[in-house]
Amino acid sequence: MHENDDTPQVPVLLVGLDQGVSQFDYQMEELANLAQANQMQVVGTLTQKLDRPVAATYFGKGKVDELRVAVEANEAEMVVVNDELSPSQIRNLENVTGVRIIDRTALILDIFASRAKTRLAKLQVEMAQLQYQLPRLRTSLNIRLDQQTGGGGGSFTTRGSGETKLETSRRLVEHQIAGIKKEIAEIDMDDQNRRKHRDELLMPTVALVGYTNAGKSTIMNQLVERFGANQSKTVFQADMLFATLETSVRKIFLPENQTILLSDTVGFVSKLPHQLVAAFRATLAEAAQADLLLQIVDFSDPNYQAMMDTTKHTLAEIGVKDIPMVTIYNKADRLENVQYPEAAGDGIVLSAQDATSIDYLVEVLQQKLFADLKTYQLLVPFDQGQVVAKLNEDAIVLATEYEPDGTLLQVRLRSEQLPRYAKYLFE
Ligand SMILES: Nc1nc2c(ncn2[C@@H]2O[C@H](COP(=O)(O)OP(=O)(O)OP(=O)(O)O)[C@@H](O)[C@H]2O)c(=O)[nH]1
Ligand SMILES: [Mg+2]
Repeated sequence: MHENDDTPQVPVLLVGLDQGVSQFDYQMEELANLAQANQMQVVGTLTQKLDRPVAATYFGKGKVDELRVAVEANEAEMVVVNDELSPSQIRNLENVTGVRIIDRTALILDIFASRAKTRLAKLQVEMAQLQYQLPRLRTSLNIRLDQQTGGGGGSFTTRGSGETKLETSRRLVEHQIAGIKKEIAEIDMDDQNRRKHRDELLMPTVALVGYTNAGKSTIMNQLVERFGANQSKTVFQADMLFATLETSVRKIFLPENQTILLSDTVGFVSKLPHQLVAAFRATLAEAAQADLLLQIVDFSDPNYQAMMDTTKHTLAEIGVKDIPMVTIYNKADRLENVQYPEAAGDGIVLSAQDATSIDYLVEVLQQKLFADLKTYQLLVPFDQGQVVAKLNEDAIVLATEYEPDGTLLQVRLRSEQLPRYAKYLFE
């Protein structure tokens, strides 16, 4: 994946510790993609097999020496490590190599920060960044202290005032975090109210989930353009990691007058930093409210299986469970000798760029969401016009007649909608 090819790129070295996890190679490949997404040029990759990290420098002594030599030989300006390191590990590695050390968490936070466009996404990223900085405040302060005292231990007084400064900046950051939390909670309240209103409409909701860059927003846009309540309300789609950092919900009218709400949200990556998961919890949890999940998979990526595992783990982490899921094996147009659209086990092989595929997807949605539809006759008194209006929005109205006692409607309802309208049933 190459983006913003004209912006200057920082030469970086990647380093990873192979602790015997099965997906290590894939994680290193993913790290290279993340680095590229953050305007870095990967000039080399080093790995080490070890059961456990070394406390002081994360990597073993031999590897750290090798890293120092490789930084010089490749003129790397930064080193990116495949895990979240402790502040002292970062400091020690910086001292040996003489360049900045960035861990995987900081890298992902940087990408999120450059992508955030909405007020909410910006606040969420800022909160995650502050949470990441909080336990690391000591480091930068210590460096400053060391410089002030010429690298020596420093006098008791200097250390004392340093402690005070540290306390002050820590309190400052905590204060900032509290302020941002409050602002996020206010926006979240609005979202909850909106969601409550949606629930009242009883329309089935479908959430697009999956690995970043799989094609979630593209599928959303195809459905919006063909079946949307407002065809111009498309979302941002692009060939980049984390193009989407917010949740968008759109009303879709399927053929036969069935209405659904479709939501598109943030994509996943393996080892999504816990600070980000916490900050984006409300945004990510949109999927937890859905009646059906569409897991979008980039079927043309050789690592698609590992990406599906990542999605599974992330969904569990944000508390999404027991929601029926259909897997969409997308981007089939990029593969040779693959038929599409076609059913495949629990899902569909298709291409978001192909109209026939979208028709097929719509049929599957109709089947999954409206299979339990039954036809009823309802008689709604004339003084309850709002019920007729709601039915027109929320159900499939086959016929409307005006009788002396009220409006007689023939409607198709899902079983869960019946209780609300039971009192109007007309035998
Ligand atoms: N060839 C091909 N490209 C596709 C298909 N679906 C999506 N793409 C491309 O894949 C890239 C990513 O698509 P998006 O829809 O932005 O992906 P996303 O899943 O929303 O990604 P994030 O928002 O980053 O999580 C875009 O350049 C799309 O044009 C497809 O079926 N075939
Ligand atoms: Mg997207």
